[in-house]
Amino acid sequence: MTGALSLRASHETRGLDVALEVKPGEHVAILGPNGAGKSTVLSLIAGLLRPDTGRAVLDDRTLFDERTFVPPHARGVTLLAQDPLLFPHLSVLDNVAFGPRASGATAKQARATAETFLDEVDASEFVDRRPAQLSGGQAQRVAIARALAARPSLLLLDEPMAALDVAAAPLLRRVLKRVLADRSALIVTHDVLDALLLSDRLIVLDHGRIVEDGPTQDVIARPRTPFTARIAGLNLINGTAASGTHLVDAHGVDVSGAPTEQLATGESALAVFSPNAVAVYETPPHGSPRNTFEVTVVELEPRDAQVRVRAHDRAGHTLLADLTASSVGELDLYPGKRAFYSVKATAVTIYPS
Ligand SMILES: Nc1ncnc2c1ncn2[C@@H]1O[C@H](COP(=O)(O)OP(=O)(O)OP(=O)(O)O)[C@@H](O)[C@H]1O
Repeated sequence: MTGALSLRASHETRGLDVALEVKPGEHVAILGPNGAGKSTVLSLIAGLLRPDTGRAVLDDRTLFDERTFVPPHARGVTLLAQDPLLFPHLSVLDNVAFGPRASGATAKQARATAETFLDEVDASEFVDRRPAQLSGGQAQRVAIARALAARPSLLLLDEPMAALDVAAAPLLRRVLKRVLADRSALIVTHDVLDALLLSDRLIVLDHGRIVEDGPTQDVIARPRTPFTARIAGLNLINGTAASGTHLVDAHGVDVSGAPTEQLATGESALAVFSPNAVAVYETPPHGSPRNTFEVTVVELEPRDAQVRVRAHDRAGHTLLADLTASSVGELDLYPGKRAFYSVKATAVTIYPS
């Protein structure tokens, strides 16, 4: 299988300095806050931007180094942007056939290729339509077919779901999952769900640097940065291991939990727990071996059948608790109210940072 990428690149004005690998057939998601450099990474690989230094190799072909700069069309890489960017005056079929035709296929071959890939994205029924006659989700599927028709070794997806309404996203996600099988892809997304569903590995970028890189589920379950914890919807406290099962943060908050491995006293460590595991009280709870955090409620956010209560503890950590609406009513919670978050040690995972 093809699609092995090795990238090392820096771009000073964009504040980027990264090194990453994609294995053949692997799907790597890139998450990160706005301005972290996610699109810049894709632009460097696609050849839309020149790095200051670095080297990229795709399947033994150098895309760039200090002497080489392969132009975008010759890289074997296709970038699928948020906006499908279809030619408005061409039919769906001709939009997809355009690439193969431009790279030398006969009109008949190019159309046959287009039909194959439109079928692959469940878009055969609208081959004769113009882009203006398509919904956002349909247009994006056509754009995927067009990207695949170029037979890239590596697909670059820049927030493929971002421009779609909520109802259209699940179908596109299913199509993407299917077409990405056996193809290498780098997927920039804001959505942790997309990362979980579409990627094997997750890279988190922050300020132009890679701050997390690992199997997607591990990175989500054991975040190392507040950003990852937030997008994963988990509570994260960093500090140092105080004993086998305790962590103390910089403000002296003591958290007891279940360590994933043996921790030496003084070693940097992280404690993570789910908002579901948090019980909320108006007065300090007594009598059980629980972690208690005195907090001030900052925000109440309705989410499906629950309410997510966002609060700050005295050390400034943002801590989340998921409660039923009736509990929120009974506790009379509102922004500014003082409350106590309580979480059992068994619900807290402690691991080295
Ligand atoms: N065309 C440009 N010219 C100059 N600087 C740019 C340009 N595009 C982005 N930048 C800067 O480069 C840095 C990285 O931006 P980039 O768009 O790659 O981030 P991103 O992670 O994709 O962000 P977002 O999630 O907002 O799309 C930012 O500091 C940004 O301001």
